[in-house]
Amino acid sequence: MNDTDARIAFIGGGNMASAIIGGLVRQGLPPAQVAVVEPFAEARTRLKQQFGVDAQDQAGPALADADLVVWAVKPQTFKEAAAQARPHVQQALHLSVAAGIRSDSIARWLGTERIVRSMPNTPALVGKGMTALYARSAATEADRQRVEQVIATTGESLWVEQEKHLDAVTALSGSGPAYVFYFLEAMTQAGAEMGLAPEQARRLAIATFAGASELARASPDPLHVLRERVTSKGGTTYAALTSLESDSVKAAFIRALHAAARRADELGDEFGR
Ligand SMILES: NC(=O)C1=CN([C@@H]2O[C@H](COP(=O)(O)OP(=O)(O)OC[C@H]3O[C@@H](n4cnc5c(N)ncnc54)[C@H](OP(=O)(O)O)[C@@H]3O)[C@@H](O)[C@H]2O)C=CC1
Ligand SMILES: O=C(O)[C@@H]1CCC=N1
Repeated sequence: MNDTDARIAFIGGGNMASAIIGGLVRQGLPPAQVAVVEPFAEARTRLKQQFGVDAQDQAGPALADADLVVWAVKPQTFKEAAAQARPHVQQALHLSVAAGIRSDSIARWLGTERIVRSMPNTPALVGKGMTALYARSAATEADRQRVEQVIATTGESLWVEQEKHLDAVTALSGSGPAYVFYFLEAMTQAGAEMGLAPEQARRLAIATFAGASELARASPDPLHVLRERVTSKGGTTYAALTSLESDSVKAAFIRALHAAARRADELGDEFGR
């Protein structure tokens, strides 16, 4: 990504901003073309050390020539951050990564309609992110392409046509890496309890998740068919899946995702006013 005149500003320089900045810089965007507003001094130092990017402690004129502003603050602080930055970002296209905060709120806070909302996830840090995008109707085709170009540096993306679907995406792929780590923790712990060295158990668990995910991606078959191919009659997998079913794990897991989506909706109500 060598766009000579493309300048991007990030409001918030934490985990998600770092993942996107990392992708952009790795793909060749000069760090001098990235501006960051980040009040936390340690985070500013990290951005400089990791990516060579200069961050300011507050919004100011340095943001004025950004054509794209990425909002990577917590939902709870978005409104306050928007009030601080608004005078300096009037000409830009805006991309939010905040969970729950609706584009109606962002449009009201910033006084512009050129807004794309997104829900990325932390595998973006290693170029394996999955991001869902939603464009407000005033965003042009060129705006959509600009956002796609930036997000492509972090992994894959898809567009959703209804904004409310971003809450489902948040529950599924936004929070999703945490569920995977949770299962990896359980598998690693079980392996260690059965006598494997913790490092061996960790490696086996991670390789299994990565391998099964790649197999699912490559295969045209439904997921349940892939599962059935592992499940020999009267065998070990059957014993494990029967135990999971008797503990209602799948139903509990589905309930958990509904809870996450409800929380995204609540965040929009609570912090979008
Ligand atoms: N982490 C994840 O997996 C994902 C997060 N998201 C969304 O990304 C957003 C950011 O999350 P994440 O990166 O994890 O959070 P972080 O806390 O890591 O980053 C947010 C940063 O914004 C800073 N900040 C606070 N107030 C302001 C302000 N007024 N102006 C500029 N910066 C400010 C915070 O500083 P300080 O700490 O000093 O307050 C903090 O460093 C959230 O809205 C979240 O919903 C979306 C998808 C996945
Ligand atoms: O937990 C959260 O609220 C954020 C949004 C998706 C992942 N992390």
